[in-house]
Amino acid sequence: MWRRATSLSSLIFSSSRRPLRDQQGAYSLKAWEFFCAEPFKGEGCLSKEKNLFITFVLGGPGSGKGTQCAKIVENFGYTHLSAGELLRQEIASNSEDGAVILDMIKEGKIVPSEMTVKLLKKEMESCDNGKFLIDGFPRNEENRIAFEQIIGAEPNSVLFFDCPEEEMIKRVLNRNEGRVDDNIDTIRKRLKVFAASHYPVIEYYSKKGKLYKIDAIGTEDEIFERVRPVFAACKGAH
Ligand SMILES: Nc1ncnc2c1ncn2[C@@H]1O[C@H](COP(=O)(O)OP(=O)(O)OP(=O)(O)O)[C@@H](O)[C@H]1O
Ligand SMILES: O=c1ccn([C@@H]2O[C@H](COP(=O)(O)O)[C@@H](O)[C@H]2O)c(=O)[nH]1
Ligand SMILES: [Mg+2]
Repeated sequence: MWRRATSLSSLIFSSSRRPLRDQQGAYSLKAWEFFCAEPFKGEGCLSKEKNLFITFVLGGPGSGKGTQCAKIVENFGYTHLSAGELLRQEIASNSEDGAVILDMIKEGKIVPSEMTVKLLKKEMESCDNGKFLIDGFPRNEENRIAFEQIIGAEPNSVLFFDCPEEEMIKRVLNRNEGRVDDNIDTIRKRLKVFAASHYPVIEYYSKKGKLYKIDAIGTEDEIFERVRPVFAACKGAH
């Protein structure tokens, strides 16, 4: 099941921003329960130590994940963790892992899950905020399972930025941030890896009713207006 972000605008809030039961009550309550679901709390896991509220932000290279995450942070007080950015910082630290990661990023390959999850966990543990936007992760089923096992939590919601390949290529080639993987050869490899690995993850969260598919064509502001209802629905819930 694909959730359409705009359908959340039908939620009705009281002054405390809790949805009211009305003729749309069944739908409203379902959305509310989904947003406010207690995180899984296993023994010794991060979610036992703090109340986590996690959104995975997915989409192909250049689909606009980072751009929209910045707007979500500004408007809804999340902490943005870009998995790719954490990997690039690890490369810059000249660690042993960094050398392996650089080789993989140049080839557009997916870095072993334990390396990425280790970096995410470290950031999540050191952050007072429990509300995280995890950008560009999980990229495949192995990533997803590793996160759930190591962090001991599932995302509360998943955004998927749906963008045609030609638009993603155009955006990445115009990005001009000096990334080693922003060249046409690596972009083609990244797109192939994305096409081959993302679907099972999307499908998994879709079946759980956690997926919000966002049309990623339009101006940055137009796209944010499609994203906003997903977060506005649970503002004040935590
Ligand atoms: N709606 C938009 N229209 C045109 N350009 C955009 C739009 N959104 C973002 N961009 C630009 O496209 C480029 C890629 O955007 P962004 O870095 O947010 O994508 P991303 O999904 O994080 O990519 P990656 O997975 O490669 O990190 C950036 O230069 C950004 O400024
Ligand atoms: O979870 C992840 C995230 C990223 N990678 C690698 O990094 C590059 C760049 O990622 P962006 O999300 O575009 O910043 C990506 O192509 C992968 O090589 C990863 O392996 N795992
Ligand atoms: Mg990005």
